[in-house]
Amino acid sequence: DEDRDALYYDTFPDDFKWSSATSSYQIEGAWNEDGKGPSIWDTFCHEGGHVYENHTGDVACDSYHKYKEDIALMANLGLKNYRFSIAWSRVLPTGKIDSVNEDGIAYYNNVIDELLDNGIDPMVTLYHWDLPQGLHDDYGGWMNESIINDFNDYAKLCFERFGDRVKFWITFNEPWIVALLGYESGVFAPGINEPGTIPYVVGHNLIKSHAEAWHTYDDQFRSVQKGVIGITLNSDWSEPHDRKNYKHIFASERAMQFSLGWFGHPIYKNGDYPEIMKTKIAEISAGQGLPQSRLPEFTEEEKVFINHTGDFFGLNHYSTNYVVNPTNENYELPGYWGSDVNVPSWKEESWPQSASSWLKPVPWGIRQILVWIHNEYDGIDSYVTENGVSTHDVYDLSDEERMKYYKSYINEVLKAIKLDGANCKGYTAWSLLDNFEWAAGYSERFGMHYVDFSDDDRPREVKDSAKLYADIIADNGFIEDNTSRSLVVEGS
Ligand SMILES: O=S(=O)(O)CCCN1CCN(CCO[C@@H]2O[C@H](CO)[C@@H](O)[C@H](O)[C@H]2O)CC1
Repeated sequence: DEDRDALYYDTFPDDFKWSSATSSYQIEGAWNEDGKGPSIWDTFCHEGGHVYENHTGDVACDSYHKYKEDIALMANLGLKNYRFSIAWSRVLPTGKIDSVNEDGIAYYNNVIDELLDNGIDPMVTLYHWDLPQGLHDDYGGWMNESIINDFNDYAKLCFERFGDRVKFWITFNEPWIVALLGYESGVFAPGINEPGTIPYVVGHNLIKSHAEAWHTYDDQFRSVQKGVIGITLNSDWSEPHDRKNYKHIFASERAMQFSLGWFGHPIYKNGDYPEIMKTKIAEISAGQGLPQSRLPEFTEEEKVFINHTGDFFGLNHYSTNYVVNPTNENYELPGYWGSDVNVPSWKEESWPQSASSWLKPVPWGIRQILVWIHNEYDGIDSYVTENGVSTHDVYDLSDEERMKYYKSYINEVLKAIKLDGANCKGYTAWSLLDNFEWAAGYSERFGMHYVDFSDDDRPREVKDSAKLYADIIADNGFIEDNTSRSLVVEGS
């Protein structure tokens, strides 16, 4: 395996998009300023009992007021792109199109204009988990297909007001997480714990909402605005424990179909769920004596409407798991994907541990998953829209682990492109700033810039990983060991 991790010296394609990412609830703060309405994460945090030490995003990084400072940090890195999300309830406080908040619109116009003034192209995510509370209260939010129309109205407003300058749109960030952590386990807002059926209803409405917004852009805006619109899906890589054991290989494929395929198959392959999902869930549902499968079905018209509604494939990836087939393996490992597939998986003891229990760095995993996407979805343009690692909440600007993570993962992306032919067009480091890490609050830091959350001014400081990332961008890859140079910069 050691040569698997050897550093590969080469450069990325000339037009490769180097980016960094944040999201509205995690950095903005100003949770109720200038007319913004509450989101389900405002409610979830204020309820108490869901987030580490009841931390909230009330202030977060205060980027609502400090966005110019953030953009100056990006310019220092030589970033050409920046991925951020729009808070739906900042521009539509009730979530409904009749509640436009011009102060909210103005904030995002200011951010976009400041980015362009600094030669940085915006990559905008329409939904990064902060649903307007009003839509949840009105009709259950993502659980109700009424949301399809409201999301389309919101997307259309964003295309109208920002689309003259925003040319790269992402409808949803990680629908898998929205459905499973928000509605199956309930560890995320809106905290609904209904395994089995509700998560699939939520996924169904997310897919139909995505397709509706894609067609709105395609029909009414693309010819004039000439942008691209896709979706960002997340997954660990599921590595067969024994690559010579077909049962392990089958288990790996099944796990990938239930994670990336759940949303990737309808949007990029044929407008419908993967066969293994339909078969497996129908089989288990019948075994549970249910009159029909817990997985909703698309009509033939819906399949045509949904198919090929992604101009690119956005991938968020952080870590890897070994998997084995659950039958006749005496592994006492917890199911990886909830009750429906029960593909036992685990992370090796020998792999290093980050500050997040679910995240153990395994660089070669990103190469595998990029190749899987390339093969599964016919060479579609892919972008890594998030990749990064957490450290504990301690003051440390010489973040060696993060430097090692970025150097090795970015190098594996280079191998996927140059050695395996994967059609990856960009890489996005999560995150520009230490920020609100959802249920972990501020206890886990993912930033290339340190934010002091105990100081009302939320000062930012550059970490060594930011300098390394700047060097990799400047070289557009690896022409020498960037790490050594970055540390020299620190000392010089
Ligand atoms: O173990 S628990 O079930 O109690 C909590 C699981 C936490 N999940 C793990 C998977 N992660 C996917 C990536 O999530 C992404 O990555 C970043 C880091 O998490 C987030 O900050 C970004 O907003 C998100 O897009 C989302 C958070």
